[in-house]
Amino acid sequence: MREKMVAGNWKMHGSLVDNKQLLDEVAAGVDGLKEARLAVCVPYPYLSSVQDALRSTNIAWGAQNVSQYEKGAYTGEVSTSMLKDFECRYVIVGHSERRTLFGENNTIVAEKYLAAQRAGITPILCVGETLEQREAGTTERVIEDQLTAVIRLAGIDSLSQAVVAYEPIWAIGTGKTASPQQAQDVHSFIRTGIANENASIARELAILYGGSVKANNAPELFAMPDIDGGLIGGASLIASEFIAICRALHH
Ligand SMILES: O=C[C@H](O)COP(=O)(O)O
Repeated sequence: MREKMVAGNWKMHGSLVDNKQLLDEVAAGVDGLKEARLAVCVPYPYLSSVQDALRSTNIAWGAQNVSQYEKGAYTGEVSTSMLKDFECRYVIVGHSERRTLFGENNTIVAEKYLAAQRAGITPILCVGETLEQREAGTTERVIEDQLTAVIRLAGIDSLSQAVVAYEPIWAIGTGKTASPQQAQDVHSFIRTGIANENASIARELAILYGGSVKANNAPELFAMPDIDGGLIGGASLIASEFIAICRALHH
């Protein structure tokens, strides 16, 4: 049975003091929720302290990006083996902010995805369209291209060790959530496309929705048949919101 999941993406937020308070509250609030995967993806400098804070909880941790290179003269980059040193279970790859602000194209994202998997870290692969692409009717093609780049490089079987997150760019940080049906339509498109190549992998794959998920809209989004949880930005920084979103998986 495919496992549901809620992952927080802190983006470039946090401080040692704030993180500790947030994680103490969240860990207490989700204690005992065992049926789903819970995680937070944090800025690199906080990995060590987050590891200490979460080690004996039911919340896993990870990073928001990783280098496609193993080691060498790559100033400013962080490798998969460095993430392994801090026991990261997950890494986000291909977030739209990385794609648009930092020039990561489908090829680079696919390389990062493969590098993560080779290191035994589960990639959370983000896909999604811009508003212009949606209005031009190219949503499905954009997402297909994003997925195909990964499948070509890493193989369809790689998706058994991955999580996909559908994040319509127009819904990220805007307060404008995709309607449950809009999100479900894309999730179903993704699952069906993968099922055409491998039905059992498609059945088991967790596909998360991301884009202005809050405590008040999470239950109806998570109730859709192909939405297996969420990748949460802003609301993952507010303990009560994030706890409620995690709990919404269980209804
Ligand atoms: O990775 C998370 C997404 O970008 C969603 O962010 P948001 O919940 O702040 O809209």
